[in-house]
Amino acid sequence: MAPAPCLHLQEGSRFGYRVGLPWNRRPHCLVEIPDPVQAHPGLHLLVAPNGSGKTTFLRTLAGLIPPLAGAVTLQAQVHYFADELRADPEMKPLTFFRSWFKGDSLASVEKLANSLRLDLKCPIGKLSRGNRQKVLLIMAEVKAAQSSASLLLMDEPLTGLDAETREQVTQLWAETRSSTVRLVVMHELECVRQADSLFTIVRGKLRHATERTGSTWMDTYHTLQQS
Ligand SMILES: Nc1ncnc2c1ncn2[C@@H]1O[C@H](COP(=O)(O)OP(=O)(O)OP(=O)(O)O)[C@@H](O)[C@H]1O
Repeated sequence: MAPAPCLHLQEGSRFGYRVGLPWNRRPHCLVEIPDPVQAHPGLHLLVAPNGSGKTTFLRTLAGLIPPLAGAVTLQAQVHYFADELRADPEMKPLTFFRSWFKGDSLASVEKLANSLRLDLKCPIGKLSRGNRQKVLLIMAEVKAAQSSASLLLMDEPLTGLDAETREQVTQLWAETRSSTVRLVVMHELECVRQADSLFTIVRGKLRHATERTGSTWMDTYHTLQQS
């Protein structure tokens, strides 16, 4: 059996970007890791103010940007989902999914699309923002289910979704908590009832709470931000 997926961040790691001309690149740190971090299968939320470095953090975990210092160790198959679907606007979601999946996986796509009320035959360019987001969400779920050790990195996946769909999606995440490490950037915590931890960025440092400090994760977020 494959080992359970896990994300490990080394203490002292620094995430950000480099500025300047190629022969004089200077690091600009956005997120520093003051304590070692481990994330195991479950739903992990990343909530922090605009511009604090969430996307940069996620892209570094995905291997798209090198860390400025330290290391990211992933014992998992990593899938990164940006905040917007980038695909040919003429293409239908069904064609898009057929290029990725077949057999049982394609059947799962159709089942999920049906339950989320996504028209698989409407060209992507004609779908509303929320419906385009459903394409990404379905992609993420079916990809994660294909491996027993998946790490899903999702950047604001609930943006544009109506209240009912948000409920459905967060319920689905709760049901798959035991098999997938899911790190989700979001701003609206009201729809999340069950989560395993919350990450935030306070004055350029990553903070991680594995227990709620109040009755909701929003309370925990405010506590961390004020610490
Ligand atoms: N390669 C780069 N060169 C210059 N600036 C950058 C680069 N990458 C990120 N930044 C800046 O770093 C800051 C943090 O960006 P990032 O997108 O990671 O924040 P965020 O927390 O995801 O923001 P939001 O909540 O608004 O999506 C922004 O001001 C952004 O413009």
